[in-house]
Amino acid sequence: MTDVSAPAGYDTIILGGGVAGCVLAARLSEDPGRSVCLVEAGPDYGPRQEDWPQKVLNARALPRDDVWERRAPVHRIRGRVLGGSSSINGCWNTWGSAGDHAEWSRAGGPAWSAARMAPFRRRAAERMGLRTVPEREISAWTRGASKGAAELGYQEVDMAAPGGPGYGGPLLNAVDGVRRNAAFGYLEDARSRPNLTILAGATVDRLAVADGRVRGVGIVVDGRRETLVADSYLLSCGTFGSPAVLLRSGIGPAAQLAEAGVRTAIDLPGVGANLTDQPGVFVPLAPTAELNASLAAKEAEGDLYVSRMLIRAASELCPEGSWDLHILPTGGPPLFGKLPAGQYEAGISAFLMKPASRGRVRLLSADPADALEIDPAFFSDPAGHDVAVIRSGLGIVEELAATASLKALVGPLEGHPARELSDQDLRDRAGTYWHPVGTCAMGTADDPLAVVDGGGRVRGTSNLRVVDASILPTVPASNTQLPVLAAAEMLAEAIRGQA
Ligand SMILES: Cc1cc2nc3c(=O)[nH]c(=O)nc-3n(C[C@H](O)[C@H](O)[C@H](O)COP(=O)(O)OP(=O)(O)OC[C@H]3O[C@@H](n4cnc5c(N)ncnc54)[C@H](O)[C@@H]3O)c2cc1C
Repeated sequence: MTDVSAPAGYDTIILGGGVAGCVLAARLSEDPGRSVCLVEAGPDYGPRQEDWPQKVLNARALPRDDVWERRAPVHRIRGRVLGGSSSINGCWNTWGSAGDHAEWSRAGGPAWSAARMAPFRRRAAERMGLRTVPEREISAWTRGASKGAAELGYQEVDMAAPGGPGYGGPLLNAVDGVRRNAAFGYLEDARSRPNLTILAGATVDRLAVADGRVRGVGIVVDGRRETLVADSYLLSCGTFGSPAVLLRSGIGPAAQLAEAGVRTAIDLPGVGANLTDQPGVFVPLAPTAELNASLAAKEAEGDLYVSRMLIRAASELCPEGSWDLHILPTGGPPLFGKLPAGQYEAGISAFLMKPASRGRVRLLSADPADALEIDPAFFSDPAGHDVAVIRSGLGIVEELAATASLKALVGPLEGHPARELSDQDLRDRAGTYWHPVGTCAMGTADDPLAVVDGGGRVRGTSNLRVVDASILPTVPASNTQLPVLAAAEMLAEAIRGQA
C-alpha cells in the first residue's frame, strides 16, 4: 500500500463523512493545532449548494441515487455521499423519552442523561438551522390529522424535547424545499481551514491493528489501495458501515471472523450484533375527490410535503407517561410507485419505537466492495412484545381514521382491520422508519456484548473510537438524526478536552 497521508500523518482521521463525521470534522478542526482528515466513500459536491444534484437537495422526496447498494431492500438504504444519510433522509427531527436516556446512561454513564445532552441538542439544532413547520407547508390532510389527534384527547407537545405522549410537528432541516444536510450545516465554514482535509470518493477497507493500537487505515481510491496514518482514528461509517470496517479489521466475534477468512485482532462478540430498527405498518385510506383536489393545489403551489405531523402514542405495554409508538399520517405522492396525475396516497402508519427484536450485520466477504448481510429481524422477539405493540398502534390508527376530522377527508377502511392481520402478514407488510442503531453498542465493562464505552472508545484499543448511530445500545423513541448529531457534538467536546 502507498502512504498518502500528510508527511507526519494526521492528528485525527475521521472515517465516514455522514451526520456524525461532519460534526466531528467541524468541531475538531476548530482547534488550529489539530490536523484532521475526513474520509468519505461517496462524492463531495462541494461548498456551493448550486453544485449539488437537484435530487439530493429536493426535500420533498427521498433520493435514491447516492446510496450504498442501489438495488438493496428498502430497510438497507443509507446515504453514500458527504453528509451521509442526512443527504437522503426525511429531514425530520424529534427527540426521545426519559426512558431512552436512562438506558443510555446505564450503558455509557451520566454524560448520556437528558440534562447533560440538552446543550448539545440545542447546539446541533442551531448548526443545522432546524425550524418548525411553516404554516404554508401544512396540507388539508396534515391539518385534519392534527384535529383528529386533538379529538382523541392528545395534547400538542414539543417534538424536539423530552416529554410525554402528544401530537405536533417535527423540526425540519429543510428550507423552501431544499434539504440542508450535515455537510451544509457543519462543513460550510470548516472547509476552508488549512488543517482540515476532506477526502471524498475514498472507501475505507480496514484498520491495521497491532497490540491494541491502530497503526494505519487502508482505503481504496479509484481502485487503488492506499494507507493513511494518524495518532487517533474515529470511525463514523454508520450502523451498517462501522461494524463492517471493524469486522474487516479483525475486530469482532472470532468464530464469525474465521468464517469470513479474517484473522482475529480483538475478539469482540458484540460487533454487528444488536441491530435495532423501528418497523412500521402503513394503512392506506382512500382520499376523497376534495382531498385529492386540495393536495393537487398544494402541489401546484410547491408546498406539498408527504408528512408534517405525528403523534407520540402509548401502547398498553408502554411504561406510564412515556410513548412507544409514532403514529404518522401521510398524504401526497406515494413514496414508492406512481399514481395518475391529480391522485394521491393518503394513509396512516404505526411505527414501533422501542422494539425488543434484535437483528445483525455480518460480512458476506472481506471485500469492502461487496454487499453486507443486513437483517433487522423485525418482529422476531420470542415474547411477542413487538407484534403486540404494533397491533395496539394499528388500533390507534383506526381510531384516528374514524375521527370526524379525518372521516371528512378519506373513505372508510376497507377489508379486515390491519390490527387483525396475522403475525406473518404484519412481518410481510413491515416497512422501516430508517433509524437503525446498536451494532457497535456502548456498554459497561462487565457487558460481554459492549463494543465501546460511553466515550466511544473501542474495547481493547487505545486510539480508536466509534462515534455514530451504531454506538447507541437502544434506539430512542424518536427519529435518530438529532440524537446522533447531539451525541457527536458531545463526544467531539470530550475528545477536544483530552487533547
Ligand atoms: C432513507 C432515510 C430516511 C431517514 N429519515 C430520517 C428523518 O427524517 N429523521 C431522522 O432523524 N433520521 C432519519 N434517518 C436516519 C438518519 O439519517 C441517521 O440516523 C443518521 O444519518 C445516522 O448518522 P451516522 O453518522 O450514524 O450515519 P450516516 O449519516 O449514514 O453516515 C455514514 C457515512 O459513512 C460513509 N461510509 C460508510 N462506510 C464507509 C466506508 N467503508 N468508507 C468510507 N465511508 C463510508 C457513508 O457513505 C456515509 O456518508 C433516515 C435515514 C434514511 C436512510
